[in-house]
Amino acid sequence: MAYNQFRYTVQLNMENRRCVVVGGGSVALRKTKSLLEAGAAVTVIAPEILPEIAALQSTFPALTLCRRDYETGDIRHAFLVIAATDNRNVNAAVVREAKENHCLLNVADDPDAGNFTVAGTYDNGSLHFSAATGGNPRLTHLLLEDLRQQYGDDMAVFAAFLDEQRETVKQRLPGPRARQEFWRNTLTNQLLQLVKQGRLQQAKENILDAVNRIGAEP
Ligand SMILES: C[C@@]1(CC(=O)O)C2=NC(=C\c3[nH]c(c(CCC(=O)O)c3CC(=O)O)Cc3[nH]c(c(CC(=O)O)c3CCC(=O)O)/C=C3\N/C(=C\2)[C@@H](CCC(=O)O)[C@]3(C)CC(=O)O)/[C@H]1CCC(=O)O
Ligand SMILES: NC(=O)c1ccc[n+]([C@@H]2O[C@H](COP(=O)([O-])OP(=O)(O)OC[C@H]3O[C@@H](n4cnc5c(N)ncnc54)[C@H](O)[C@@H]3O)[C@@H](O)[C@H]2O)c1
Repeated sequence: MAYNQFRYTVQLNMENRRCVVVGGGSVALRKTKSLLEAGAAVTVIAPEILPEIAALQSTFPALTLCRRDYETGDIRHAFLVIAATDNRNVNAAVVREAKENHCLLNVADDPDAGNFTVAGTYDNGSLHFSAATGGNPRLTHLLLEDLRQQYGDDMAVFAAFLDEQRETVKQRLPGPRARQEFWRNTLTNQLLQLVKQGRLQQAKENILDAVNRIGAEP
């Protein structure tokens, strides 16, 4: 079931946000895990909860399990809600309550019924990639694998190194225009290609040379 509407991509800070997942099956497992990894406090409500979900409690104390049917009022104080039961009527009731409470809402069996869908992600520390295909999770998975191969640990190390250099450049070049020009001239596609070819050290040295030349006579 592909989704139709245009999507606006954001990166939510989920630290300690209250989330409710209604349903305890394989979809609930996937979403609960990624929400917990993002720092959210998650309550899962379902009569049958997969043991893999319960097992997450040992790593994530912010996970609460309610082994019962969904009841109206369950999502009153939720920031984000996932409707993931195998019962359309229950999912529809969750949609109603989530909309009344202006929650962020994802619906497993009907992407257009909620107000967001979940993009696939690949995270390697300093870099976070997202991919969405309009509802083809297998293709999303393959695209992310491809990105993982292209942009591995070296690119993450390079990104962290650039963060440090950006601070130095900020101090040495106070104007935003000058900084923009500096980075456009210095951080080029050619450098990106060097990192991809395994020549991280060379790429770092090129940046350092340029940073050290700031303010020096031409
Ligand atoms: C990215 C990812 C995020 C996440 O869920 O956390 C995600 N699905 C993932 C995994 C995954 N999904 C499915 C399987 C079971 C195996 C399989 O069936 O293939 C697996 C497990 C696996 O692949 O390993 C089945 C599936 N998913 C949807 C349907 C409904 C349908 O298509 O009708 C069906 C049944 C298809 C069918 O019955 O044929 C629908 C959606 N799934 C989305 C996201 C949204 C679209 C995102 C986009 O635009 O690309 C959307 C629309 C709604 C949403 O959930 O927001 C996540 C990680 C991907 C990764 O990194 O590997
Ligand atoms: N498996 C997938 O990857 C996938 C992907 C997209 C959509 N879907 C659809 O999403 C839905 C959920 O899929 P699933 O594979 O996680 O299902 P599942 O059968 O593994 O789990 C369904 C869960 O819903 C719970 N549930 C049933 N009635 C409930 C109620 N009244 N209150 C609270 N919880 C209740 C059950 O206890 C169970 O935990 C299905 O409609 C499915 O067709 C599945």
